[in-house]
Amino acid sequence: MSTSSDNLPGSSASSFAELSHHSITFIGNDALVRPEASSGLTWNNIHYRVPTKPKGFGKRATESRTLLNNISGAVAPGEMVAIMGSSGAGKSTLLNALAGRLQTGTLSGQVLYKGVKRDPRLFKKQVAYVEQDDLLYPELTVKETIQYAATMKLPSRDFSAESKARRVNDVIEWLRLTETTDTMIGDSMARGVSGGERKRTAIGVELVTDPGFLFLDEATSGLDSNSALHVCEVVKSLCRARHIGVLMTIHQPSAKIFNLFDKVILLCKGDVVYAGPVAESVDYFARLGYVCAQHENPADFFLDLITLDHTNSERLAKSQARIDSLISSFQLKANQDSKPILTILPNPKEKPESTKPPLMTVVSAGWALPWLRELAVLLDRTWKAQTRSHFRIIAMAIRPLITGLFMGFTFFQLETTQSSIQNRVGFLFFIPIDLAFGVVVPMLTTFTLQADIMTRERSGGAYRVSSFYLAKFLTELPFWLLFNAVYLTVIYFLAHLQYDAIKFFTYLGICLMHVVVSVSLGLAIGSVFRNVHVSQMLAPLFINIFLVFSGNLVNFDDITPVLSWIRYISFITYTYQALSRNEFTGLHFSCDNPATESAVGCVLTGEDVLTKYSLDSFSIGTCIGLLGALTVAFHLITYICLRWKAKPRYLWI
Ligand SMILES: Nc1ncnc2c1ncn2[C@@H]1O[C@H](COP(=O)(O)OP(=O)(O)OP(=O)(O)O)[C@@H](O)[C@H]1O
Repeated sequence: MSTSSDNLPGSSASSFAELSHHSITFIGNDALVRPEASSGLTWNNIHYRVPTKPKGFGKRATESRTLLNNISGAVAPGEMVAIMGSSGAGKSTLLNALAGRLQTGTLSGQVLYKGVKRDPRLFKKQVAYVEQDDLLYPELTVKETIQYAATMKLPSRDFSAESKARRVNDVIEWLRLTETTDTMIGDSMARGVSGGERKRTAIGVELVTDPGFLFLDEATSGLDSNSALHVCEVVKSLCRARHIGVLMTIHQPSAKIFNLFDKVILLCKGDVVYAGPVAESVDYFARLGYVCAQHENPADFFLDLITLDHTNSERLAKSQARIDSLISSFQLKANQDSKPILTILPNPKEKPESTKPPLMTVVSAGWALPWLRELAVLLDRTWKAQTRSHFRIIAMAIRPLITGLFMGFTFFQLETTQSSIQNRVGFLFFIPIDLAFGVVVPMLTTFTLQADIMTRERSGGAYRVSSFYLAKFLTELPFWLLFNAVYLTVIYFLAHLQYDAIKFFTYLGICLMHVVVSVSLGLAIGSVFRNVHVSQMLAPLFINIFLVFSGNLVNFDDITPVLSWIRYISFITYTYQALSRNEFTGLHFSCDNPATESAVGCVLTGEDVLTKYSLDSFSIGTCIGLLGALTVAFHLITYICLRWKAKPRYLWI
């Protein structure tokens, strides 16, 4: 149940003051440990195995590799816990196992949130997961990015527009982003916010729902030491002030960052080497005979201890023996401790967190907005992103301009002689090919990024696939239609196709329908492959196949039946035939030498041209109908793939 608390003092300036206060109450030792591990996240005997790669082609995997070996622990609200270990230790695997984001392999054990088994649909709304790659719209500002997240994630039935706006301001203040609210996120083309600000914005997107728990995967990777420290300090402040449990994987933190954590889980090849308070970690290892020098960064010291030394076989064996003994020592300690590994008694001096004013949080598993409202918000966001992408718009405009001039002057003022027939056919064949390549390939760049953002947003239950998809389609279309309509008009008159209003508008209609199919094909290819490089490499292959089966390069009757069906899904065929029908019907051609007018081989009418080139199988109406049917088919493929890939089956315990 939600509680209405729009004006609670935990919001806006007061919450910032609280945060500032907390940000200076940094790590003491056990002073920061919360008693309520059971109200946070607890896990017992997490065991995860994946099948190993089969030896030999076509053989099934019969062996498996253990990536997590019976790991137990807990993170209480208001605690910040680090998962550390060398590369491949299993940090991300453990984080994903606890966040419910593993897809393959066998996972066993128990994970409880607030003391009970998690409901997958509710859990993803109760917690936040910040991925390593900050997938954000580069064209939006920091404030807009967080604003859209709030609009889409906070249910309109519980949150008024004002309370959503207040929440956005709160989050911006929590994350100390007030100075950069109106700065674009940016990308490699257009410089935007700094790496640290970008990461904090990515965290802000997840924090708008005021989640009870925060998972962070490599939150500091790629950041310089100052930005990394700032990000961790901000997260620490939030963790305290909002009483959020934080579990974070981290690579080689500086000593300052390391000391921000309440507890640390040190992993080596899926085994725990140490899990407990940061403040006790140095003493723990010292008791085992591994003394960290006073000025050495304990994080570096521990990582050296738990990393295999591959310099030579002797050192490898020695380091392996050391790690094995550290794992055994910790298991012994864990077995001796009757309490759960990470749960530590409360410090009575600590002010109880329950006095913190709660914000209204999202607790229902349903959609936050009705479908139409969701579509309107996504249309607005995608439209902003499209129209602000200046380089892209310029490129979208330049391509048809250059091709138009090139085409127009190559096929300049076509005549009605015999030799012009070939030129006219070539011209009409080139149009659908050029439109297909010109639309499908470039649109994959933005689509694959936006589809990845959709997957991230949907993993938090933000919106439906259908509204994302429709918004993308409807915002892509106007650009392609507009620029290509200009180009198609210019080449029509430069090439001197039939000067007849009906013929011109029919030509334009057919071509624009072809643009619609091409956009739909681009979406389908992008959603099947989802990777920008793979889809941009394969898109020309598909278009080329459609091109070969379009009827101009190979005689349909000679195609093997195994492949001949492809011609029915070749949209180039239908556009080419419809354009040819439209243009050639009613045209008369002269023989180059009037004396040979009756000679064999001299084609006198456009209808004869259609017959000669086998372009008379379908009427214009049929071609347009078939283009419409292919559009629907491509949309279906897109929708199914997006839905299927955006809703992966996660392992759940
Ligand atoms: N689905 C999988 N199938 C096979 N092996 C996997 C799978 N997922 C992870 N691994 C392997 O498990 C080990 C741990 O991976 P994980 O990503 O958790 O490491 P990590 O500690 O986060 O490393 P890094 O810091 O380099 O990201 C690695 O050796 C990785 O190759």
